[in-house]
Amino acid sequence: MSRPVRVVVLGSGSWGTTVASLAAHNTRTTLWCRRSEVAEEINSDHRNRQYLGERPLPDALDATDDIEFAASQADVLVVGVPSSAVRATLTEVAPTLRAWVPVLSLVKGLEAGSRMRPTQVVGECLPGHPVGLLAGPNIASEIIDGMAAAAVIATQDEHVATALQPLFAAPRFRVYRNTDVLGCELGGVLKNIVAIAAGMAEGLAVGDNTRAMVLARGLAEMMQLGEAMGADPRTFMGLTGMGDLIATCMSPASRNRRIGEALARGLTVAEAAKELGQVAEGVKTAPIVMQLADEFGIDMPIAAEVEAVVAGRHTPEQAYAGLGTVPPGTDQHESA
Ligand SMILES: NC(=O)C1=CN([C@@H]2O[C@H](COP(=O)(O)OP(=O)(O)OC[C@H]3O[C@@H](n4cnc5c(N)ncnc54)[C@H](OP(=O)(O)O)[C@@H]3O)[C@@H](O)[C@H]2O)C=CC1
Ligand SMILES: O=C(CO)COP(=O)(O)O
Repeated sequence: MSRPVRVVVLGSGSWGTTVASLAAHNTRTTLWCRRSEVAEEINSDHRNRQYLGERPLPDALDATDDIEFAASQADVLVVGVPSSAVRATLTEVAPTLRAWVPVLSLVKGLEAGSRMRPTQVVGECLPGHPVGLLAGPNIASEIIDGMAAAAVIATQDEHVATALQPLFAAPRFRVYRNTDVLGCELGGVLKNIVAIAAGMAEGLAVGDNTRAMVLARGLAEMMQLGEAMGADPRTFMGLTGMGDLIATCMSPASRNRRIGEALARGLTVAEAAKELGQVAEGVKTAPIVMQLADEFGIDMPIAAEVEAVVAGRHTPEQAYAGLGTVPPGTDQHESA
C-alpha cells in the first residue's frame, strides 16, 4: 500500500497556517515556521495565536522550524511567505527538495526589482519542478472558521492540478482548476491595489455607488493589463479575478483594505503597516504594477492614484479628487 503524500507548507502566517490546516484533514502535513516558538505553540496547543487567535488547528498538523528537514520530506511544497521572502526561502529549500515535487504558490505580490510573479520566482529557484498556484476569494479567518468558500488551483498541467485538488479540498472548501496561470496569478496580485483604493473610500465615508465604481473600474484595469500581458481576459471574471476582488474590497478583515482605511485616517504608510502587523502585498506591488502599466501602455487611473498615495505624493482625498479629473473614456471592455 502506498503511503499518503506529505504536504509541506512554508510560512505560518494566517494563510499558510489555514492552508496547512485544510491539508492536514486530508493527508500528512508539515508547517514550517521561521520562529521556533510558533512551531512549539502549534505542536503543543494546536493554536497559532498571533495570526489566528484561539481558533483550534487540527491535532494532525505538524509544525517545525527546520526548513531543510521539512523540505526533504515534501511530496508537495506550498509557498506561503510574503512575495519579498519567496526567493530567499526557496533558495534555502532547493538543496533538500526532491526532484519533481510540485510547488504551489499562495503568494499575491510581485518581486521588487525583477517584477516577477511568484510562480516565475519558483521556476527560477526550483527549475524542473511543476509549478502552480492556489488563489481565489480566501480570507483566511473565514476559511479556518469553516465558512463556505472556493479557490482555484492554476497549473499548466491538468494532471498535476487534478492530483492536487483533493489535498486542499474540504466539505465547505471547493477547489477548481484553471490552466491560465498568468491570469489567475495576476488577478490575486492586482486586486490588492484596488482593495487599498476601496479601503481609502471606506475611510472617506463614500456611498455605495462609489464602492461599485471602484470595483467595476478596478476590474477593468486588471483585465486590460492582464490581457496586454498575455492572460485570458475571461479569467478575470472568475474566482481569482472578480471573486477575489469582491472579497478583498468588501471584507473588513482584508489587510489591503485596512491599509487603505488607515491611510484615509491620516496615517503614513509606515504607520499603517506597523499598526497592521501583517503583510499587505498591494503596498509594494502598486509601484511595480505602474511600471508594467507604462510598459504595456495601459491606463490604470485607480492603480496610479493608489501608487501616488503609498509613495506619499497624494493624500487619499487628493487621490479621489484626481480620479474625477481623468477623462471617462469608454466603459466597454477594450482589448489591449
Ligand atoms: N491571509 C489571507 O487571507 C491570504 C493571504 N494570501 C497571500 O499569502 C501570502 C502570505 O500571506 P499571509 O499568510 O496572510 O501573511 P502573514 O503576514 O499573515 O504571515 C507572513 C508569514 O511569512 C513569514 N515571513 C515574513 N517574512 C519572512 C521572511 N523574510 N522570511 C521567511 N518568512 C517570512 C512570517 O513569519 P513571522 O510570523 O515569523 O513573521 C509569517 O509566518 C501573501 O502573499 C498574501 O497575499 C493569499 C490568500 C489569502
Ligand atoms: O487575498 C486575500 C483574500 O483572498 C487576502 O487579502 P488581504 O491580504 O488583503 O487580507
